Amino acid sequence: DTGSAAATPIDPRFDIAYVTPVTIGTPPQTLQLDLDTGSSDLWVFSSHTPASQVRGQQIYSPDKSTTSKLLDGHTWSIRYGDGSGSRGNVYTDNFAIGGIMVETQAVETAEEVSSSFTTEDNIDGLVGLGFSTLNTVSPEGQLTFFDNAKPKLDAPVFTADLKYMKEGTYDFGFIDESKYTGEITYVPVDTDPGYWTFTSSGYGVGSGTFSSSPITGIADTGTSLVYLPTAIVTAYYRQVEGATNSRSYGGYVFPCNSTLPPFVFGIGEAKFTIPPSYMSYAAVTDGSPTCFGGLQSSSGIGINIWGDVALKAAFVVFNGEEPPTIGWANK
Ligand SMILES: O=C(NC1CCCCC1)N[C@H]1[C@H](O)[C@@H](N2CCCCC2)[C@@H]2OC[C@H]1O2
Repeated sequence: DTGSAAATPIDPRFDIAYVTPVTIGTPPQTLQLDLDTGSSDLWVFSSHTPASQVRGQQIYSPDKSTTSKLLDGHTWSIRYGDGSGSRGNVYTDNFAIGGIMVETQAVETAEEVSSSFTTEDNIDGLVGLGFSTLNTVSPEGQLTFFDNAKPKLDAPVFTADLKYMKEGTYDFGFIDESKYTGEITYVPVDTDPGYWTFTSSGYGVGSGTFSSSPITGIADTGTSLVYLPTAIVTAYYRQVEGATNSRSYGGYVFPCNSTLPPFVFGIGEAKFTIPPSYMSYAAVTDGSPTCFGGLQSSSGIGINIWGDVALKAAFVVFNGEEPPTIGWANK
């Protein structure tokens, strides 16, 4: 099998996250989910989510599906790096993305979600596409959609073609040569503890020299920004007039009319350029002349994160063969 599905930005002003239509159950219930390579739980707003925590999201009602089965005695609870989280119980049901159907997918129904999920009415839940070792279901961990779908796919891969303030695509089971230029550079993935962890070959700021130094981090479609070591981040913002590391805004900000250099990162011998427009992520509040940077420091996180600001500068292949690798191509 092969399949494709849209990745649509949830906000017209800046790329906070992307959602993809999925179907669950019989008859199919359609929800818009955030495909997240930085986690491995597939969870949804549901008929079990308190009405006070639902604000316009589509919900999955297992009782309206003739193919749903309660996974008796199983629960889940997850906390994300931004402090958001959710928890609940578990069903299995038919689940499809882009025509790729998995009959007994573990679908984790939310009995509680944190406020940032309630307020984000365009996200009906998440599809974790990290490695199944990260799945939080207890007492038995469940497989991700990708792990369940892999045997049916023409090739054990999925690709991300995320775009700046535009609809992109997730493809499953094939690599669409029309989506990229040049060659795909593959690098090894360390699956411990369960992220798509790889090592970049270095970075450059604008037309400055390229610094060849290994930067190990995770490819995370569920994170909006890029989080790298402080030395790299300060080298970047040194080139931005009026940039400052703001405690009140929680990161590097600068006047929106400042000229920003592009940010270059290496994958093997290949180079990828994040354009200035992606590096100016958003005004700190609507209409403010102060803008928040798409590159921030990872010093408070403990790992480096190549989020959407970097991913949308490339065509990315998540290769689930043994051993897994990750491929990057320009587009
Ligand atoms: O927490 C992270 N990343 C961290 C960011 C800070 C530095 C460490 C990594 N990603 C989450 C993201 O924020 C969530 N968010 C919900 C509200 C709408 C936008 C998306 C969504 O849920 C899980 C994942 O995606």
